[in-house]
Order: sequence, then structure tokens, then C-alpha cells
Amino acid sequence: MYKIMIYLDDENVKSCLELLEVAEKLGKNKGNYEIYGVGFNLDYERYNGYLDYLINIKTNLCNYDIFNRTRVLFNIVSLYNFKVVLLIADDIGRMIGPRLAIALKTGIVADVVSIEFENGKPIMIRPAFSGKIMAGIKCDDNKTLMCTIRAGIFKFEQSRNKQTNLITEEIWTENELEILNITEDVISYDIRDAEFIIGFGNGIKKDLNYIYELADKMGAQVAVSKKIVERGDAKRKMQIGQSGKIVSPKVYIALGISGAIEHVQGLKDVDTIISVNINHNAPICFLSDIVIEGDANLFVKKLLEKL
Ligand SMILES: Cc1cc2nc3c(=O)[nH]c(=O)nc-3n(C[C@H](O)[C@H](O)[C@H](O)COP(=O)(O)OP(=O)(O)OC[C@H]3O[C@@H](n4cnc5c(N)ncnc54)[C@H](O)[C@@H]3O)c2cc1C
Repeated sequence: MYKIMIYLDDENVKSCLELLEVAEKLGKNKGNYEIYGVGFNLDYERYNGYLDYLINIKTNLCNYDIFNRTRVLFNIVSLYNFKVVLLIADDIGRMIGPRLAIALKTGIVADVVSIEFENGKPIMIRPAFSGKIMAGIKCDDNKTLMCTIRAGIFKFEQSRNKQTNLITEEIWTENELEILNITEDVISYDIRDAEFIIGFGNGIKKDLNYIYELADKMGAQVAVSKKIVERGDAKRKMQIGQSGKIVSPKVYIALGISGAIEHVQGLKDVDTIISVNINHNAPICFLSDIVIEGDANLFVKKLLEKL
């Protein structure tokens, strides 16, 4: 039996479920397979029907105790003899993945965006050299295949047609970490879930409040290009692109964004792109359904007056 583990996190259910698509592809290539979802303090109902097994590790280990959580996962992977371990390439997956790979004495393919097969063996495809080429990593059947998978790439199309067996493991231990301070994050949304995004880039120099006001009035969420994160005007979690998040909104308004390849790599299956740019030759304009040539700052103010 080819046992595939996907790492589940109740904080990021939508992306974690995309791992099922990858698991199904790898499993169907082998023939006889089972998919196990593994995670900490999970809500069974969220996953019931999608998996063959759900291993819920009940624990008091806090979610940022990556070292101890990795140790627990190592024991689970060894115990159940998983041939494949998949995690989403979010901050948690990127912290756990490499540590778990070292413990398992195997390699890890990070940021997988596609899978191909050659003579029955998987080739995991990932961007390399800043996304300028796609590298195919051939994976050895003798070792555990470990990958982190880019969120938003593998479209989740499974239905709840399985009887998911629940296995509960318990780890109660003394917490070695102590919380010294908690700072509330002002941005509580996840741009990956947004259906309507207003993105702004380096063409917006000032008046950022107007953009948030516009987004609020239009029911959109705000995202940014990398230059804005580098300017210190937004957090990395709001960045779209190769080194940011991949988004699939129905509508994307790009204000003063050039549309560099690294930014555009973060746009997947967007229905409508509207760009506002002083330069109609900016790359984003060639991808846009509607191009408004002009000052994006002025555009935002004029639109606010109309709303
Ligand atoms: C390894 C690597 C990873 C990267 N990852 C990312 C990533 O994940 N996401 C990302 O976004 N970038 C990423 N980048 C950076 C990327 O190459 C670009 O530098 C960046 O996207 C440019 O941001 P921008 O379009 O906001 O700024 P700029 O390139 O400065 O473009 C500003 C745009 O605004 C227009 N403009 C200027 N003034 C106005 C105005 N008043 N009104 C309207 N339009 C105006 C200009 O014509 C121009 O098109 C990465 C780069 C590297 C090397």
C-alpha cells in the first residue's frame, strides 16, 4: 500500500485541501494508495469525506513550537511508514518541511508548482533561478518523497466521497516555550481567499489611506507588489507574486503596478484584470482586460467621490 500523508492545519484549510490534488495524482500513478491527513488539534468535520484516514494529534504543544511539533510528526511518519509527505509552502510548512526531511534523512522539493511522470516516476516541477526557469526534480522511489506545494496552484476539485477513519494520538507535555508578548495583526484577512483585490505598487507614492478607504467601500481586499513591502508600507503577507502569495480573485485592480514577471506569477485564474498606469506600455497593461492610462492616485480619489 502506497501511503501518502498530507499535513493539515485548521488555520489554512483551503490551501491544505489543495494538497489532496497532488496526493491523488501521485497515488493514482502508483495504483494502490491511501491518503492520510495529519495535523494538530484538528476539526474532523472539516476533512471528513476527503481522506482515507485523519490522524488528529491532540496536544498542548503550541503551534509555534516547530521543533517539538516536528519531532512528533517524525514519529508519526516513521510509525505509519508514509512514502510521501506533502505540506503547503506557507510559513508553517516552510519551517516544518526541511526539519522533518533532515530527521527522515531524505531530501525535500520546495515550492512545487506542477507534477510530471517519467516511466512511472514522479518529476516535481519548481521555479528556479528567481523563476526564470522551471526545474524538474526526479524523485527516488527508495526514499520518502517530501515536498512543499505552492498554495493556489493545484485547484481543489475533490468531493466528500470517502469514509474517513479517525485516528487520535495524544501528546501532552510541558511547554518549553513561553509567550512574552502578543501583538495584534491589523490585517486579519488572507488575500488568497479574496474574490476582489485592489493591488497597489510603486506608482502609488502617498495617500495610502485612500486605497484602504476605496477597498472598504468596494468590498475588496488590499494587496501589494514587492516594492511596497520593501518600502515598508505593507506586510509581506499582503504581497502578490513569486516570493509572495498566489491569488485567484474574480477581479484584480492593479494601481501603479508595472506587472513584472515575478508579480504576475502570483496571479492565477484571475477573471478580470483592470490596470491603472501612467504608462500604457507597462507589462501589466498587456495582460489587462481594461487599461486606464493616467495617475492612479487621482483615479482613486475620483472614484471615491463617485461612490
Ligand atoms: C527573486 C525575486 C522575487 C520577486 N518577487 C516578487 C513578488 O513576489 N512580487 C512582486 O510584486 N515583485 C517581486 N519581485 C520584484 C519585481 O521584479 C518588481 O521589481 C516589482 O514587482 C515592481 O513593483 P512595482 O510594479 O510596484 O514597481 P515599479 O517597477 O517601480 O513600477 C511602478 C509602476 O507604476 C507606474 N506608475 C508610476 N507612477 C504612477 C502613477 N502616478 N499612476 C499610475 N501608475 C504609475 C509605472 O509606470 C510603473 O509601471 C521579485 C524580484 C526578484 C528578483
